Amino acid sequence: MSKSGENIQMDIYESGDEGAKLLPVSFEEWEERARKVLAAGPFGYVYGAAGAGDTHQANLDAFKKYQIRPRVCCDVSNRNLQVHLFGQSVPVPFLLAPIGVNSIFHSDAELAPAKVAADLGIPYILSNVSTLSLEKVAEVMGDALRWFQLYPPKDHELTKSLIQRAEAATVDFTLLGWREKDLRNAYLPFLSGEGMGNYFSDPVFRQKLDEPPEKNVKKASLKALEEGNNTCFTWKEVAFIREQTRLPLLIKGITHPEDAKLAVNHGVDGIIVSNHGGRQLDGAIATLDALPSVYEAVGREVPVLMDSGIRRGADIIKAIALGATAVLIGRPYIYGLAVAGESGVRQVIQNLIAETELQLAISGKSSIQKVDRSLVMKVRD
Ligand SMILES: Cc1cc2nc3c(=O)[nH]c(=O)nc-3n(C[C@H](O)[C@H](O)[C@H](O)COP(=O)(O)O)c2cc1C
Ligand SMILES: CCCCCCC(=O)C(=O)O
Repeated sequence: MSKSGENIQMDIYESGDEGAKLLPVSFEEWEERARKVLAAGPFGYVYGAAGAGDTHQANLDAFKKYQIRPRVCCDVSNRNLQVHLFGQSVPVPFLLAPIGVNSIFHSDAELAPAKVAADLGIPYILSNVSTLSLEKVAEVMGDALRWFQLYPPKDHELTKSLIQRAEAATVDFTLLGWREKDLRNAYLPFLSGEGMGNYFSDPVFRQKLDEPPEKNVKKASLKALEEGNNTCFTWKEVAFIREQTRLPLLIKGITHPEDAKLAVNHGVDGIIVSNHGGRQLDGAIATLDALPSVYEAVGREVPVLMDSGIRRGADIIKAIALGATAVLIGRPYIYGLAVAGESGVRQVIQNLIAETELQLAISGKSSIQKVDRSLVMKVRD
Protein backbone atom coordinates (compact mmCIF):
# COMPACT_ATOMS: atom_id res chain seq x y z
CA MET A 1 0.00 0.00 0.00
CA SER A 2 2.54 2.55 0.95
CA LYS A 3 6.29 2.76 0.96
CA SER A 4 8.31 4.66 3.51
CA GLY A 5 5.41 6.67 4.80
CA GLU A 6 4.04 8.00 1.47
CA ASN A 7 0.58 7.41 2.78
CA ILE A 8 1.13 9.35 5.94
CA GLN A 9 -0.59 12.66 5.49
CA MET A 10 -1.11 14.89 8.42
CA ASP A 11 -2.62 17.99 7.02
CA ILE A 12 -3.44 19.44 10.38
CA TYR A 13 -3.87 23.03 9.34
CA GLU A 14 -7.09 24.54 8.12
CA SER A 15 -7.09 27.96 6.52
CA GLY A 16 -9.65 30.58 7.33
CA ASP A 17 -9.97 34.33 7.38
CA GLU A 18 -7.70 34.62 10.38
CA GLY A 19 -5.01 32.54 8.69
CA ALA A 20 -3.99 29.01 9.46
CA LYS A 21 -5.69 27.42 12.47
CA LEU A 22 -4.67 24.15 13.99
CA LEU A 23 -7.11 21.30 13.49
CA PRO A 24 -7.37 18.81 16.33
CA VAL A 25 -5.22 15.69 16.20
CA SER A 26 -6.28 13.43 19.08
CA PHE A 27 -9.74 12.05 19.75
CA GLU A 28 -9.92 14.07 22.95
CA GLU A 29 -9.18 17.32 21.11
CA TRP A 30 -11.86 16.61 18.49
CA GLU A 31 -14.31 15.86 21.28
CA GLU A 32 -13.51 19.14 23.04
CA ARG A 33 -13.86 21.13 19.82
CA ALA A 34 -17.19 19.41 19.12
CA ARG A 35 -18.37 20.27 22.62
CA LYS A 36 -17.67 23.93 21.81
CA VAL A 37 -19.43 24.06 18.45
CA LEU A 38 -22.51 21.99 19.23
CA ALA A 39 -25.48 22.97 21.36
CA ALA A 40 -26.00 20.95 24.55
CA GLY A 41 -28.68 18.70 23.02
CA PRO A 42 -26.75 17.35 20.00
CA PHE A 43 -23.48 17.19 21.93
CA GLY A 44 -25.10 15.26 24.78
CA TYR A 45 -26.70 12.94 22.22
CA VAL A 46 -23.41 11.84 20.65
CA TYR A 47 -21.26 12.01 23.79
CA GLY A 48 -23.77 10.38 26.11
CA ALA A 49 -24.27 6.74 26.95
CA ALA A 50 -26.81 4.63 28.80
CA GLY A 51 -27.26 4.87 32.56
CA ALA A 52 -24.14 5.61 34.58
CA GLY A 53 -21.99 5.19 31.47
CA ASP A 54 -20.27 2.12 32.95
CA THR A 55 -20.32 0.12 29.72
CA HIS A 56 -19.10 3.08 27.72
CA GLN A 57 -16.19 3.46 30.14
CA ALA A 58 -15.58 -0.32 30.17
CA ASN A 59 -15.28 -0.23 26.36
CA LEU A 60 -12.44 2.26 26.66
CA ASP A 61 -10.79 0.59 29.67
CA ALA A 62 -10.75 -2.81 27.98
CA PHE A 63 -8.17 -1.59 25.49
CA LYS A 64 -5.79 -0.75 28.35
CA LYS A 65 -5.84 -4.35 29.58
CA TYR A 66 -3.97 -5.46 26.47
CA GLN A 67 -0.57 -4.26 25.41
CA ILE A 68 1.26 -4.67 22.13
CA ARG A 69 4.47 -6.71 22.30
CA PRO A 70 6.34 -5.50 19.22
CA ARG A 71 8.79 -7.49 17.14
CA VAL A 72 12.00 -5.84 16.01
CA CYS A 73 14.39 -6.14 13.07
CA CYS A 74 11.53 -6.73 10.63
CA ASP A 75 11.44 -5.17 7.18
CA VAL A 76 8.48 -2.80 7.29
CA SER A 77 9.49 -0.57 4.38
CA ASN A 78 6.35 -1.66 2.47
CA ARG A 79 3.18 -1.56 4.45
CA ASN A 80 -0.29 -2.85 3.71
CA LEU A 81 -3.42 -2.09 5.72
CA GLN A 82 -5.75 -3.94 3.38
CA VAL A 83 -8.43 -6.39 4.56
CA HIS A 84 -10.91 -8.51 2.62
CA LEU A 85 -14.61 -8.53 3.27
CA PHE A 86 -17.18 -10.47 1.28
CA GLY A 87 -15.04 -10.74 -1.83
CA GLN A 88 -14.04 -7.09 -1.83
CA SER A 89 -10.80 -5.55 -0.74
CA VAL A 90 -10.94 -2.66 1.68
CA PRO A 91 -7.81 -0.48 1.88
CA VAL A 92 -7.90 -0.04 5.67
CA PRO A 93 -9.08 -2.28 8.50
CA PHE A 94 -12.03 -0.12 9.41
CA LEU A 95 -15.46 1.01 8.24
CA LEU A 96 -17.60 3.98 9.20
CA ALA A 97 -20.26 2.84 11.70
CA PRO A 98 -23.92 3.60 11.13
CA ILE A 99 -24.75 6.80 12.99
CA GLY A 100 -28.21 8.27 12.68
CA VAL A 101 -29.53 11.78 12.27
CA ASN A 102 -26.31 13.52 11.15
CA SER A 103 -28.09 16.81 10.43
CA ILE A 104 -27.99 17.61 14.16
CA PHE A 105 -24.20 17.73 13.89
CA HIS A 106 -23.67 19.49 10.55
CA SER A 107 -25.79 20.68 7.64
CA ASP A 108 -23.97 18.31 5.23
CA ALA A 109 -25.45 15.48 7.30
CA GLU A 110 -24.66 12.00 5.91
CA LEU A 111 -23.27 13.39 2.65
CA ALA A 112 -19.99 14.31 4.36
CA PRO A 113 -19.02 10.86 5.70
CA ALA A 114 -20.42 9.24 2.54
CA LYS A 115 -18.17 11.34 0.27
CA VAL A 116 -15.07 10.82 2.40
CA ALA A 117 -15.68 7.08 2.59
CA ALA A 118 -16.24 6.86 -1.17
CA ASP A 119 -13.07 8.87 -1.92
CA LEU A 120 -10.94 6.67 0.32
CA GLY A 121 -12.57 3.37 -0.67
CA ILE A 122 -13.81 2.73 2.87
CA PRO A 123 -17.27 1.17 3.37
CA TYR A 124 -19.83 3.57 4.79
CA ILE A 125 -22.69 1.97 6.69
CA LEU A 126 -25.67 4.25 6.31
CA SER A 127 -27.95 4.28 9.33
CA ASN A 128 -31.58 3.31 9.04
CA VAL A 129 -32.34 6.59 10.80
CA SER A 130 -30.26 8.82 8.56
CA THR A 131 -31.50 12.34 7.92
CA LEU A 132 -31.14 11.85 4.17
CA SER A 133 -32.71 8.99 2.28
CA LEU A 134 -30.44 6.19 1.17
CA GLU A 135 -31.08 7.11 -2.47
CA LYS A 136 -29.68 10.60 -1.89
CA VAL A 137 -26.62 9.22 -0.14
CA ALA A 138 -26.09 6.54 -2.80
CA GLU A 139 -26.06 9.27 -5.44
CA VAL A 140 -22.88 10.85 -4.04
CA MET A 141 -21.19 7.50 -3.45
CA GLY A 142 -21.48 6.05 -6.94
CA ASP A 143 -20.02 2.56 -7.09
CA ALA A 144 -18.20 2.88 -3.77
CA LEU A 145 -18.73 0.37 -0.96
CA ARG A 146 -22.23 1.16 0.31
CA TRP A 147 -23.68 -0.71 3.25
CA PHE A 148 -27.04 -0.17 4.91
CA GLN A 149 -28.00 -0.77 8.52
CA LEU A 150 -31.56 -1.82 9.29
CA TYR A 151 -33.50 -1.53 12.51
CA PRO A 152 -35.95 -4.27 11.62
CA PRO A 153 -39.43 -2.73 11.88
CA LYS A 154 -42.40 -4.69 13.23
CA ASP A 155 -44.10 -4.80 9.87
CA HIS A 156 -42.80 -7.40 7.41
CA GLU A 157 -43.83 -5.46 4.31
CA LEU A 158 -41.92 -2.42 5.53
CA THR A 159 -38.99 -4.67 6.42
CA LYS A 160 -39.01 -6.12 2.91
CA SER A 161 -39.20 -2.71 1.34
CA LEU A 162 -36.21 -1.39 3.31
CA ILE A 163 -34.31 -4.63 2.90
CA GLN A 164 -34.07 -4.40 -0.86
CA ARG A 165 -30.89 -2.45 -0.10
CA ALA A 166 -30.19 -3.66 3.43
CA GLU A 167 -26.95 -5.45 4.17
CA ALA A 168 -26.53 -5.14 7.96
CA ALA A 169 -29.14 -5.44 10.70
CA THR A 170 -28.73 -4.04 14.22
CA VAL A 171 -30.34 -6.17 16.94
CA ASP A 172 -29.36 -4.36 20.14
CA PHE A 173 -31.89 -1.61 19.62
CA THR A 174 -35.41 -2.92 20.03
CA LEU A 175 -35.94 -0.11 22.58
CA LEU A 176 -34.13 3.16 23.15
CA GLY A 177 -31.69 2.92 26.10
CA TRP A 178 -31.94 4.95 29.33
CA ARG A 179 -29.87 7.96 28.25
CA GLU A 180 -29.49 10.37 31.10
CA LYS A 181 -27.95 13.24 29.12
CA ASP A 182 -30.81 13.20 26.63
CA LEU A 183 -33.38 12.93 29.42
CA ARG A 184 -31.79 15.90 31.20
CA ASN A 185 -31.68 17.91 27.98
CA ALA A 186 -35.19 16.72 26.99
CA TYR A 187 -33.59 15.96 23.63
CA LEU A 188 -34.97 13.53 21.06
CA PRO A 189 -34.34 14.85 17.53
CA PHE A 190 -36.50 12.24 15.81
CA LEU A 191 -39.85 13.81 16.72
CA SER A 192 -39.20 16.75 14.41
CA GLY A 193 -38.57 14.45 11.45
CA GLU A 194 -34.76 14.37 11.74
CA GLY A 195 -33.45 10.89 10.98
CA MET A 196 -36.59 9.89 9.12
CA GLY A 197 -35.16 10.09 5.59
CA ASN A 198 -35.61 6.40 4.91
CA TYR A 199 -39.05 6.04 6.46
CA PHE A 200 -40.61 9.14 4.95
CA SER A 201 -39.41 8.14 1.47
CA ASP A 202 -40.60 4.55 1.79
CA PRO A 203 -43.77 3.72 -0.16
CA VAL A 204 -44.86 1.02 2.29
CA PHE A 205 -44.40 3.35 5.25
CA ARG A 206 -46.26 6.16 3.52
CA GLN A 207 -49.25 3.88 2.97
CA LYS A 208 -49.54 3.41 6.72
CA LEU A 209 -50.23 7.11 7.24
CA ASP A 210 -53.53 8.88 6.74
CA GLU A 211 -51.73 12.00 5.55
CA PRO A 212 -48.28 12.50 3.97
CA PRO A 213 -45.41 12.86 6.48
CA GLU A 214 -44.68 16.36 5.16
CA LYS A 215 -48.13 17.47 6.39
CA ASN A 216 -47.78 16.13 9.92
CA VAL A 217 -44.14 15.45 10.67
CA LYS A 218 -44.61 14.69 14.35
CA LYS A 219 -47.38 12.16 13.78
CA ALA A 220 -45.40 10.43 11.02
CA SER A 221 -42.27 10.38 13.19
CA LEU A 222 -44.19 8.83 16.08
CA LYS A 223 -45.47 6.17 13.71
CA ALA A 224 -41.92 5.39 12.57
CA LEU A 225 -40.69 5.19 16.16
CA GLU A 226 -43.56 2.86 17.01
CA GLU A 227 -42.50 0.60 14.11
CA GLY A 228 -38.94 0.59 15.45
CA ASN A 229 -39.86 -0.42 19.01
CA ASN A 230 -39.68 -4.02 17.92
CA THR A 231 -39.57 -5.93 21.20
CA CYS A 232 -40.96 -9.09 19.60
CA PHE A 233 -37.92 -9.42 17.31
CA THR A 234 -36.57 -13.01 17.55
CA TRP A 235 -34.42 -15.44 15.56
CA LYS A 236 -37.54 -16.23 13.50
CA GLU A 237 -37.36 -12.64 12.22
CA VAL A 238 -33.68 -13.08 11.40
CA ALA A 239 -34.64 -16.08 9.28
CA PHE A 240 -37.25 -13.90 7.56
CA ILE A 241 -34.69 -11.20 6.82
CA ARG A 242 -32.25 -13.82 5.53
CA GLU A 243 -34.88 -14.99 3.03
CA GLN A 244 -35.33 -11.49 1.66
CA THR A 245 -31.84 -10.89 0.32
CA ARG A 246 -28.87 -12.63 -1.21
CA LEU A 247 -26.63 -9.71 -0.28
CA PRO A 248 -24.23 -10.23 2.61
CA LEU A 249 -26.16 -9.98 5.87
CA LEU A 250 -24.42 -9.06 9.12
CA ILE A 251 -25.85 -8.81 12.62
CA LYS A 252 -24.64 -5.89 14.70
CA GLY A 253 -25.00 -5.94 18.47
CA ILE A 254 -23.78 -9.41 19.45
CA THR A 255 -21.57 -9.97 22.50
CA HIS A 256 -22.47 -13.55 23.53
CA PRO A 257 -20.79 -16.51 21.77
CA GLU A 258 -24.04 -18.51 21.84
CA ASP A 259 -25.83 -15.69 19.99
CA ALA A 260 -22.99 -15.62 17.48
CA LYS A 261 -23.50 -19.35 16.84
CA LEU A 262 -27.25 -18.87 16.50
CA ALA A 263 -26.67 -16.03 14.04
CA VAL A 264 -24.42 -18.22 11.90
CA ASN A 265 -26.96 -21.05 12.10
CA HIS A 266 -29.52 -18.60 10.76
CA GLY A 267 -27.37 -17.94 7.72
CA VAL A 268 -25.77 -14.58 8.48
CA ASP A 269 -22.56 -13.75 6.66
CA GLY A 270 -20.84 -11.80 9.42
CA ILE A 271 -21.06 -10.68 13.03
CA ILE A 272 -20.47 -7.22 14.43
CA VAL A 273 -19.53 -7.46 18.10
CA SER A 274 -21.01 -4.25 19.44
CA ASN A 275 -22.76 -2.80 22.47
CA HIS A 276 -23.77 0.31 20.53
CA GLY A 277 -21.01 2.38 22.06
CA GLY A 278 -22.44 1.78 25.56
CA ARG A 279 -25.63 3.59 24.57
CA GLN A 280 -28.09 0.78 25.14
CA LEU A 281 -27.48 -1.62 28.06
CA ASP A 282 -25.52 -0.06 30.87
CA GLY A 283 -23.58 -2.68 32.81
CA ALA A 284 -23.06 -4.78 29.67
CA ILE A 285 -19.71 -6.37 28.83
CA ALA A 286 -17.08 -4.32 26.98
CA THR A 287 -16.82 -5.37 23.36
CA LEU A 288 -13.06 -6.02 23.44
CA ASP A 289 -13.71 -8.39 26.37
CA ALA A 290 -16.46 -10.10 24.38
CA LEU A 291 -14.50 -10.38 21.14
CA PRO A 292 -12.21 -13.39 21.91
CA SER A 293 -15.08 -15.72 22.86
CA VAL A 294 -17.18 -14.66 19.86
CA TYR A 295 -14.18 -15.17 17.60
CA GLU A 296 -13.57 -18.57 19.17
CA ALA A 297 -17.21 -19.54 18.56
CA VAL A 298 -17.62 -18.47 14.92
CA GLY A 299 -14.47 -16.77 13.68
CA ARG A 300 -13.47 -19.62 11.43
CA GLU A 301 -16.83 -19.55 9.67
CA VAL A 302 -17.61 -15.85 9.17
CA PRO A 303 -15.80 -12.55 9.58
CA VAL A 304 -16.13 -11.01 13.02
CA LEU A 305 -16.11 -7.21 13.10
CA MET A 306 -16.25 -5.12 16.24
CA ASP A 307 -16.87 -1.59 17.47
CA SER A 308 -17.36 0.50 20.60
CA GLY A 309 -14.37 2.35 21.98
CA ILE A 310 -12.06 2.48 18.96
CA ARG A 311 -10.22 5.77 19.25
CA ARG A 312 -6.68 5.19 18.02
CA GLY A 313 -4.48 3.05 15.78
CA ALA A 314 -3.39 0.97 18.77
CA ASP A 315 -7.03 0.06 19.48
CA ILE A 316 -7.46 -1.16 15.90
CA ILE A 317 -4.37 -3.33 16.10
CA LYS A 318 -5.45 -4.83 19.44
CA ALA A 319 -8.92 -5.66 18.12
CA ILE A 320 -7.46 -7.32 15.03
CA ALA A 321 -5.02 -9.31 17.16
CA LEU A 322 -7.97 -10.56 19.21
CA GLY A 323 -9.83 -11.82 16.16
CA ALA A 324 -11.57 -8.91 14.44
CA THR A 325 -11.31 -8.82 10.65
CA ALA A 326 -12.03 -5.09 10.79
CA VAL A 327 -13.52 -2.53 13.17
CA LEU A 328 -16.13 0.22 12.96
CA ILE A 329 -15.39 3.84 13.80
CA GLY A 330 -18.23 5.64 15.58
CA ARG A 331 -18.05 8.85 17.63
CA PRO A 332 -14.63 9.98 16.30
CA TYR A 333 -15.88 10.77 12.79
CA ILE A 334 -18.99 12.45 14.13
CA TYR A 335 -16.82 14.84 16.14
CA GLY A 336 -14.92 15.59 12.91
CA LEU A 337 -18.23 16.21 11.16
CA ALA A 338 -19.41 18.57 13.89
CA VAL A 339 -16.17 20.59 13.91
CA ALA A 340 -15.48 20.97 10.20
CA GLY A 341 -18.03 19.08 8.06
CA GLU A 342 -16.56 16.97 5.27
CA SER A 343 -13.00 18.17 5.86
CA GLY A 344 -13.30 17.32 9.55
CA VAL A 345 -14.42 13.77 8.77
CA ARG A 346 -11.61 13.46 6.23
CA GLN A 347 -9.03 14.67 8.72
CA VAL A 348 -10.16 12.28 11.45
CA ILE A 349 -10.04 9.36 9.03
CA GLN A 350 -6.72 10.30 7.47
CA ASN A 351 -5.12 10.70 10.88
CA LEU A 352 -6.44 7.31 11.90
CA ILE A 353 -5.03 5.72 8.76
CA ALA A 354 -1.66 7.39 9.28
CA GLU A 355 -1.53 6.42 12.93
CA THR A 356 -2.57 2.82 12.29
CA GLU A 357 0.07 2.47 9.60
CA LEU A 358 2.77 3.83 11.90
CA GLN A 359 1.67 1.66 14.81
CA LEU A 360 1.70 -1.39 12.57
CA ALA A 361 5.20 -0.66 11.31
CA ILE A 362 6.60 0.04 14.76
CA SER A 363 5.00 -3.20 15.97
CA GLY A 364 7.23 -4.94 13.44
CA LYS A 365 4.44 -5.95 11.06
CA SER A 366 4.35 -5.01 7.41
CA SER A 367 0.72 -5.93 6.91
CA ILE A 368 -2.54 -6.22 8.83
CA GLN A 369 -2.76 -9.82 7.63
CA LYS A 370 0.30 -10.59 9.75
CA VAL A 371 -1.28 -9.35 12.98
CA ASP A 372 -2.27 -12.27 15.19
CA ARG A 373 -2.93 -13.12 18.82
CA SER A 374 0.80 -13.25 19.61
CA LEU A 375 1.12 -9.50 19.01
CA VAL A 376 -0.79 -8.58 22.20
CA MET A 377 -0.54 -9.61 25.83
CA LYS A 378 -3.27 -9.32 28.44
CA VAL A 379 -1.50 -7.50 31.24
CA ARG A 380 -4.40 -7.27 33.69
CA ASP A 381 -8.00 -8.37 34.24
C1 LIG B 1 -24.92 9.60 17.86
C2 LIG B 1 -24.91 8.13 17.58
C3 LIG B 1 -25.90 7.60 16.77
C4 LIG B 1 -25.89 6.23 16.46
N1 LIG B 1 -26.81 5.76 15.58
C5 LIG B 1 -26.80 4.44 15.25
C6 LIG B 1 -27.69 3.94 14.28
O1 LIG B 1 -28.49 4.66 13.71
N2 LIG B 1 -27.63 2.61 14.01
C7 LIG B 1 -26.73 1.75 14.62
O2 LIG B 1 -26.73 0.56 14.33
N3 LIG B 1 -25.86 2.22 15.52
C8 LIG B 1 -25.86 3.54 15.84
N4 LIG B 1 -24.94 4.02 16.73
C9 LIG B 1 -23.92 3.11 17.27
C10 LIG B 1 -22.69 3.06 16.33
O3 LIG B 1 -22.98 2.41 15.14
C11 LIG B 1 -21.52 2.33 16.99
O4 LIG B 1 -21.94 1.04 17.37
C12 LIG B 1 -20.97 3.07 18.19
O5 LIG B 1 -20.90 4.45 17.93
C13 LIG B 1 -19.57 2.56 18.55
O6 LIG B 1 -19.11 3.13 19.72
P1 LIG B 1 -18.07 4.37 19.78
O7 LIG B 1 -18.76 5.53 19.18
O8 LIG B 1 -17.85 4.55 21.23
O9 LIG B 1 -16.85 3.94 19.04
C14 LIG B 1 -24.92 5.37 17.03
C15 LIG B 1 -23.94 5.92 17.86
C16 LIG B 1 -23.91 7.27 18.12
C17 LIG B 1 -22.80 7.83 18.98
C1 LIG C 1 -35.53 6.37 18.62
C2 LIG C 1 -35.14 6.23 17.20
C3 LIG C 1 -33.93 5.40 16.92
C4 LIG C 1 -32.65 6.14 17.18
C5 LIG C 1 -31.47 5.39 16.74
C6 LIG C 1 -30.19 6.13 16.80
C7 LIG C 1 -29.19 5.32 17.55
O1 LIG C 1 -28.95 4.18 17.24
C8 LIG C 1 -28.52 5.89 18.68
O2 LIG C 1 -27.68 5.19 19.29
O3 LIG C 1 -28.81 7.02 19.05
